Amino acid sequence: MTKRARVIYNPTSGRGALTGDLVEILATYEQAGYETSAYATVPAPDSTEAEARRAAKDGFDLIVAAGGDGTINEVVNGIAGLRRRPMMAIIPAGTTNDYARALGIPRDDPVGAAKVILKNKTLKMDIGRAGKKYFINIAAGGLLTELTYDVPSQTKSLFGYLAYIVKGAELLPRIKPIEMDIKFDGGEYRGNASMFFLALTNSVGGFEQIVPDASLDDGKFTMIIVKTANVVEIMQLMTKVLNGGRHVDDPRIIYRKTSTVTAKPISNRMMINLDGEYGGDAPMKFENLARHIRTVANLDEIPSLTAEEMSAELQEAEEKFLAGVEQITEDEVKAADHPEPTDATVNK
Ligand SMILES: Nc1ncnc2c1ncn2[C@@H]1O[C@H](COP(=O)(O)OP(=O)(O)OP(=O)(O)O)[C@@H](O)[C@H]1O
Repeated sequence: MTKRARVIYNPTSGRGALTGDLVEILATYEQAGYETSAYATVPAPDSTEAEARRAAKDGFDLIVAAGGDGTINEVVNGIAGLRRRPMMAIIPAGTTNDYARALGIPRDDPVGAAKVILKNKTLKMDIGRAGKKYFINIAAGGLLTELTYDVPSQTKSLFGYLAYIVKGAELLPRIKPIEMDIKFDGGEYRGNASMFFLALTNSVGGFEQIVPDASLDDGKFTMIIVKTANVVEIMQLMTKVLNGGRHVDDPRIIYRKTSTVTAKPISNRMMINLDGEYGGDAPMKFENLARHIRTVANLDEIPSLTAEEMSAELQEAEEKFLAGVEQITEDEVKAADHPEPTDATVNK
């Protein structure tokens, strides 16, 4: 029987970049042996997720998530809970495209990204589960992450968070730590922390040194708990990160590989951020679903940096970071001062 592919694309991602390439994208999957059809996403909440689930249940062999990281996250949420999960491919068209970057997929060439299917290489990717939701790149909690819900999407990446904190720190001197209890494989941290995050890929906010040794299919999260809430210290940690990931040994953070995590606030409320969006309140349990979804990957291009590339990467990251700080306006910082999440922000 002929294999079938469903291209689920967001016609608004990347200023509509995908629509013009659609004919060529469909032809590429036909060339790879798939009878191919397309579905344009709509803004209704959960509709992308519903279409991915429907297509999977209908027996489609391949689901192509074409859009920003938000669209990819929604497609994963549609299929991750099913027993029979189709293969997935990614065509990036967003602003950060962290996931595509981690998979070595071209980020500024939708047709080139589709053509990766012709190489016939796949990777079984780890997926994170947080309560009833799934995430593909990062889960985070703590006051620093809460600052981001009302800010523009380019500041939602981890890089954005950090730029935001620094900018925010000029205006909001009171970034308070939360007392939290974090249980992980073989250990527990109970105490004050400004933020924790669990990374599945090594591409967080377009910067690969934050979690230098994350692997896509080892069944483990890279967990970082930032204990300090002191902005000067966070800046120092940032500098260490920018100098090649030496923060791993810093006493102000805990850095572990773990397959499960339970995060609980002791006193305050703790909102959880999943792939850059509000994902519910802690207490929350996080599980790494090892090698859960077979994904088309550009295995030859999966980033593994030489010293020279790393140095260029660091420079680019630093520029991006500084530009991020400059772009954020005072109003944005004020608007995001401890926001209450609403349906509008949740589904943004
Ligand atoms: N047809 C549509 N018109 C308007 N918005 C849409 C449409 N389809 C999906 N959306 C919305 O687009 C958002 C997902 O955007 P996505 O992540 O794909 O792209 P992006 O925002 O350009 O990328 P990035 O998150 O990297 O900036 C969802 O909030 C979804 O509701």
